[in-house]
Amino acid sequence: MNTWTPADRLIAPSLLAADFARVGEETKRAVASGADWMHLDVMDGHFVPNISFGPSTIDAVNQTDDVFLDVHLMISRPDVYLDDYIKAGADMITVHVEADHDVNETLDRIHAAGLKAGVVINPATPLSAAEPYFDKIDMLLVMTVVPGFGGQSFMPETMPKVTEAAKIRDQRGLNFHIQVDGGIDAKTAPIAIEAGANVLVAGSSTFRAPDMAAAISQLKAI
Ligand SMILES: O=C(CO)[C@@H](O)[C@H](O)COP(=O)(O)O
Repeated sequence: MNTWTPADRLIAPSLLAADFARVGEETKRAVASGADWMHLDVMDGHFVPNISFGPSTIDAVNQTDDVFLDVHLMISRPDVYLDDYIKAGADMITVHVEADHDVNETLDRIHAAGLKAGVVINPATPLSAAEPYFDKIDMLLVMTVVPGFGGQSFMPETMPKVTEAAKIRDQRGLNFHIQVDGGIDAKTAPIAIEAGANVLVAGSSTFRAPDMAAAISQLKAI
């Protein structure tokens, strides 16, 4: 992250679309295919209506490769479980502004542990809910689907938030990445990039592509 800037296009395959019986091999396959980061979706069955995996899976991914681990906490109490994800080897942790915690305090704790920190907004959440944190975040994640499941359709109506966030960031001389997540593929990525996103989370379109390396290089080349 220290060397990456918002001018860099970064592809973060979402482990959610991988074969969970082969997490290590799937991580290696993504890295060998050109993944810049691994995106790890933690779901608690409460904040979102699905359960994915927790710190032990992230630890397993961390033991497999030194790829940058981008951990997206879709959990109701990120403050309660934060230390477990820090210990598991996360390099960045993103937390929802809609979750039940003091967002400023959580971001400060992530930074104090030496990690990068970001905030996430759901499709129905206005950008104004994330704006108070712009001075301290390393990344803003604008969800392009309602979180909970992979394989959903991209919501283009979320794009004005990306455009506005990029405008505010540039006007204020800030330096955070803008990530999009959900339904990102070769058709929708150009829309998100045009709006101002530079980090693309892609699950189905990478892990389930016939040729993962070709799918990732296509997303990078847009
Ligand atoms: O966080 C989520 C879903 O809640 C995403 O990270 C999905 O895992 C992306 O999957 P695709 O839409 O790319 O299949």
